[in-house]
Amino acid sequence: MVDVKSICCIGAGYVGGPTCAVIAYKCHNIKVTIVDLNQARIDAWNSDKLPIYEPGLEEVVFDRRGKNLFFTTDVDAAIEEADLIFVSVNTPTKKTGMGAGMAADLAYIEGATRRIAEVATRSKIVVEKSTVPCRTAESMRTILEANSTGSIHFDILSNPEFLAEGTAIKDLLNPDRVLIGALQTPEGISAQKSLAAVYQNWVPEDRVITTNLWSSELSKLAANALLAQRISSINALSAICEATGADVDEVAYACGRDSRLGSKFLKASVGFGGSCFQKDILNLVYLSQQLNLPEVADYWQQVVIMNEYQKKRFVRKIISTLFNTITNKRIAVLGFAFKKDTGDTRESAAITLIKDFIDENAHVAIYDPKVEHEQIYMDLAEPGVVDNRKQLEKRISICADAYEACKGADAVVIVTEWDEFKSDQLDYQRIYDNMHKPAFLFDGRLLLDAAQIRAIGFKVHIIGKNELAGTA
Ligand SMILES: NC(=O)C1=CN([C@@H]2O[C@H](COP(=O)(O)OP(=O)(O)OC[C@H]3O[C@@H](n4cnc5c(N)ncnc54)[C@H](O)[C@@H]3O)[C@@H](O)[C@H]2O)C=CC1
Ligand SMILES: O=C(O)[C@H]1O[C@H](OP(=O)(O)OP(=O)(O)OC[C@H]2O[C@@H](n3ccc(=O)[nH]c3=O)[C@H](O)[C@@H]2O)[C@H](O)[C@@H](O)[C@@H]1O
Repeated sequence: MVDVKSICCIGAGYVGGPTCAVIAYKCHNIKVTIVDLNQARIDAWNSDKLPIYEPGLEEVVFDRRGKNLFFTTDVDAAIEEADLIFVSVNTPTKKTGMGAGMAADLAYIEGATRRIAEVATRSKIVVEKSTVPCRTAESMRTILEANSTGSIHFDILSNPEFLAEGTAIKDLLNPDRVLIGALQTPEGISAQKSLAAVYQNWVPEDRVITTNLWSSELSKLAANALLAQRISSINALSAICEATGADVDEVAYACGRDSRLGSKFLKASVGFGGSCFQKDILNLVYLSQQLNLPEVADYWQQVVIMNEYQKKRFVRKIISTLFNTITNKRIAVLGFAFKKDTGDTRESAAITLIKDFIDENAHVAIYDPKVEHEQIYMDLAEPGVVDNRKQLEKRISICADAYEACKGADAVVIVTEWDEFKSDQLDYQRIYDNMHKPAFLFDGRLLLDAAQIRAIGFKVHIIGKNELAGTA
C-alpha cells in the first residue's frame, strides 16, 4: 500500500477543481496540484474570481491555496511529483466519426494517459475520475504499460464522481458513498486501499465501497441513467396530469411517500439539463448497441426522447396559449443555468426554449443571476440562423434583473428554479403592472403558488397542473 503524499489532478474543471480542493482541505499532509492545459482557467483558479460558481467553493480554495493546494499549467512537473494521479478531463459526446452523437469522445482521456506514460519516471496510481464507457481502464492500462520502461508500474483505479453541481462541496464533504474499482489482483487491491485511505480522512469507512473495475465504471453510467429516468418518468406523468386535472406535485408526493420509491428526484420540470445526464445515457445506449442488445439500447434511449418531448411540449403550450403566435412578442425568460446555484449552462433547457422562441420571431429578454452574458451569446449563436453577435442582439436582450426582463413582456417563462424567483422573493405585482395584458406566466419549475399569482391577474400555466383543476 502506498502512503499517498502527493496528488496530481489532470483537468481543472467542474469535477477536478472542487474534488481535489476538498481533498487538500481535508488532508493537510497531502500536496494537491491541479493542472490544466487551459491557461485562462488556471489563472482564474489562482485569482479572486474562481472559474466556476459553486456554494462553499471559495472558502475551501482560499483556505488551502498556496499551502497544500496548487493550480498550474505545468502538467509534466505535477505528474512527475505525484504518487497518485486523478484523470478528470472532459469526455463529451463525439461529434463526428463512428458513434457520432452517442459515444463518448475519449481523446482527452487518451491524451492525458499518454502524457503520464511519457513523463513518469517512477510507479504511479492512475485514477479514472472522468465518466467513461465500461472497460476504458483497460485501454488506459494498455497505453501505460506499452509506454513504460524498466521497473515502472502503473495501477489503474476507477473512482467515478457523484457530486451534483450547485451542491458539489456539500456532496464532497459528506458523500453518500465513494466508489473505488480495481483489478482484483494483489497490486490492484493494494492501490484501492491507498486511495480509500485518502478518503477515510473524512469519509466513514462504511461509505467507501470497493468493487471490481468494470462494476465501478458501469455504476457511474447506471446511477446517472437511473436518476434521469426518474425525471423522465415524472415528466411523462406531468403530461397526463395536465390532461386530466391531477396535480403532479401531489402525485409525486403520494408516490414518494412509498419508502421503496423515495421522495427525491421526482420534481417535474421543463426537462433535465446539465453536461452529463444526456451524454451518459447516450453512452449507455451506444454501449448496449455495441454489445448487440438493441432492446436495452431502446429502453434507455426513451429517457432522452421523453426529455426532448417535455421541452417541445412546453414550447408548444406557450405558443398556443399566446394565440398561436409569438412573432414580435416579448418573452421574458427567468433563468438560463441548467439548475439553480450554478452558472453552468451546458445542455440547459433554456437554450432549446430560447432558440425555439427566436425561430418564432419573438424577442427574448433573459435574466440569470449567475450566468455570464458572453456565455449566453455563445450558447445561442447558431450558424446559419443567428450566426453573428449583431443579429443575435436584435433578437435577445440580456437583463440586469428580473424586473427589467419582464418589463413590457407578453409572457414570463420560469426556466431555472432560482430561489430569488419564488413568489415571496420577487414582487410579482410589480412585474404584472409593467407587462402587456393579458399577462401570461409559464412556470416550468413548479416554483410558484398559482393561486397567489392568479389573484394578481396573471394567466398562469404550471407544468404538470391543469388550470381548471378543482373548478370542475
Ligand atoms: N460536471 C459535473 O458535475 C460532473 C462531471 N463528471 C465527469 O467528469 C469529467 C470532467 O467533467 P467536467 O469537470 O465537468 O469537465 P470540464 O470540461 O469542466 O473540465 C475538464 C478540463 O480538462 C482539461 N483537459 C482536457 N485534456 C487535458 C489534458 N490532456 N491535460 C490537462 N488538462 C486537460 C480541459 O481543459 C478542461 O478544463 C467528465 O467525464 C464528466 O462526465 C462526473 C460527475 C459530475
Ligand atoms: O455525472 C454528473 O455530472 C452528475 O449528474 C447529476 O448532477 P447535476 O447534473 O450536476 O445536477 P442534478 O441535480 O442531477 O440535476 C440535473 C438536471 O435535472 C433536473 N432535475 C433534477 C431533479 C428533479 O427532481 N427534477 C429535475 O428536473 C435539474 O434541474 C437539472 O436540470 C447527478 O445528480 C450527479 O450525481 C452526477 O455526478
